[in-house]
Amino acid sequence: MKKLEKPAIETALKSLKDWQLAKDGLSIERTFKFGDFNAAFGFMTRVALMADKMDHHPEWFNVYNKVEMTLTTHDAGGVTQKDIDLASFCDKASGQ
Ligand SMILES: C[C@H](O)[C@H](O)[C@H]1CNC2=NC(N)=NC(=O)C2=N1
Repeated sequence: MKKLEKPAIETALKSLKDWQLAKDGLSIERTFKFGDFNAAFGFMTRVALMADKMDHHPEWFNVYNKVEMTLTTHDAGGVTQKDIDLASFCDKASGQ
């Protein structure tokens, strides 16, 4: 899949909630906060199942109710439509 250029990423980010382009321009990032660990892990489970279906996996870091996510496409060396699609799913799966 083809790597998106910065203007295309900026446009795509407008359709997402609170996602940012990383400083190096190679990934998008968002931090999710939930009521407790159970809610955070439920979210991670929903995302994990979809990520595996898409064969597109997040980089993430969880502490209690917080999930920090980074999405990038290693094969393309940057952000692709797959990252945008997974981010959109995460927004929905988070209920936020
Ligand atoms: C071999 C396998 O298809 C690849 O490693 C897949 C799996 N999951 C992936 N996930 C992400 N985020 N980027 C990739 O390029 C990627 N590639």
